[in-house]
Amino acid sequence: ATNSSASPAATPAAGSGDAGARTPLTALGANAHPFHGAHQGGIVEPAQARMLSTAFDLTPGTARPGLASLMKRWSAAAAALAAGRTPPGLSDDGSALDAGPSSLTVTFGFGASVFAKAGLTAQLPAALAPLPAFPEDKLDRRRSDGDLWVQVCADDGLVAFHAMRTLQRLAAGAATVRWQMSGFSRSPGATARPRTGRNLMGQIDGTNNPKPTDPTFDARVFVPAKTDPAKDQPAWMAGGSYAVFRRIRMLLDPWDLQSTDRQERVIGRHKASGAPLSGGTESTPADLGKLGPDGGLAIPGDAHIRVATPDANQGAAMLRRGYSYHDGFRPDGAPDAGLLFVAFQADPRTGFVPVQLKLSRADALSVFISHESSGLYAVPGGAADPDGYVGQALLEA
Ligand SMILES: C=CC1=C(C)c2cc3[nH]c(cc4nc(cc5[nH]c(cc1n2)c(C)c5CCC(=O)O)C(CCC(=O)O)=C4C)c(C)c3C=C
Ligand SMILES: [Fe+2]
Repeated sequence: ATNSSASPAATPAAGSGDAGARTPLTALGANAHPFHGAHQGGIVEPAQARMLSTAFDLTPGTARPGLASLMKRWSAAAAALAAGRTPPGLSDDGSALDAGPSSLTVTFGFGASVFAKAGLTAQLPAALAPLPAFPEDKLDRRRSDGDLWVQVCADDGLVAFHAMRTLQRLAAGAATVRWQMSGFSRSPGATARPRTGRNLMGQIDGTNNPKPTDPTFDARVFVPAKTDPAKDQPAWMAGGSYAVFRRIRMLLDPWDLQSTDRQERVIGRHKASGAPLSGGTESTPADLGKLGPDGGLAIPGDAHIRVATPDANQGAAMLRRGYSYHDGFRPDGAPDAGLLFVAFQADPRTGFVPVQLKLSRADALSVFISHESSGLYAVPGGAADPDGYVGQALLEA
C-alpha cells in the first residue's frame, strides 16, 4: 500500500445526509492508503497517530463458512473505509463523517486457536507455534491471544473508532471482542520536519528498523509470493507476515529517577539525538567494538541495542511498529503506560523469538519493563482486488 493524496473522500459518502454541511478535507484528512494490494496495509506505512488493536473470538458454532462470510464483510467494509466511503451492509453511525480516510489502515490476522474451530488444522502454519514462555513474562491470558486480530490505524481518533466499531458491528453473531487496547503516536504536522518518534521513556525509537528500501526488507518482513515448503510456509500465506503483539508496561517511576547517563547506557544511544554511544548521528551504524575513554565498551555489554541487534542474533530481524499507551494510573500511583509492541516478520521463529529469548536474559532494559500480554497472528497477504477478501486463499483452499 502506498501513500496517495487522491481524494476519493472528497465525494460525499452515500447516505451521509446534508452534503452541504460537510467541510472540505485537508491533505491530512484526504490522505488514503488503498486497502487492496499484494500486502495488507498497516505494515509498511509510517505509523499513524492512533492505533486500536482488538482480538476477537469466534462465537460457538461459527465454523469455516461463517468465518469466510465474516472476512468478506470485514474486507468490504475496510476497503470502503480506507477510501473514505461509508461501509456497505449496515446503517452508518456517522461518527467519522467529515474526517475522510485520514490514512486509515486495517490489518487482519488469524490466531492459532481459530484453525481448529474453523476445521482448518491442516492449514495451521508451523510458524504459529505458541511463543515460548520467556523469563519475567507476567502475561494476563484474558488480554492475550484470540482467534482473530484486527489492527486499525489512522491519523484521526474518530476515524479509528468508527472503523473498529463498524467491524465489531459486522461481526455480530460470528465473533465477539476478547480484548482491545488503544495506542498513540505523534500527530502528523506537529513538527515541520518529522523525525523518528519517541516512546514514553523519552527515547527515539525505531531508528534501526529495516527500511522498505533495504534489499533484504521484503525477505525479512513478508512471506514470499512463492512459498517455500521447506520453510513450512503454507501457500495461503504468500505475501503475508506474522505479527507479534506484546503489551509492555514501562516502570516509569524508577526509570525517571535514573540519570540521563544511566538511561543512555541502558539503551546504548543518546537520549536527545538517538545517536549510538559509539558516536556519530542517529543514522550512524553502532560500533559495538568501540571502547570509551575509560577503556570499557562505549556501548555497554547489556545495552538494549547490543543485545537486540540482528548481528548478535544470526540476522534475526523484524519490523517494529509499536504505539505508546496510557490507561490511567494504578492504585499505587504508577502510570499504567508503556508500549504496545507490534513486530512484523516473515517468520517469528527466526525473528522475534530468538531476540526476545536473548533480551529476557541479558537486557539492561528488562528491570524497567514488564510484558503483560501477548499475541501471535498470521497476517495473510492483501486482497488483490474488490472481488477478493483477506484470508480467501485459506478459507477457500
Ligand atoms: C524482541 C524484540 C524487542 C522488544 C520486545 C523490544 C522492546 C523495547 N524496545 C524499546 C526501546 C528501543 N528499542 C530499540 C532498538 C531495538 N529494539 C529491538 C527489539 C525489541 N525491543 C531491536 C531489534 C532494536 C534494534 C537494535 C539495533 O539493531 O540497533 C531502541 C533504539 C532505537 C531503534 O533502533 O529503534 C530503543 C529506544 C523499549 C522501550 C521496549 C519495551 C518497552
Ligand atoms: Fe527495543
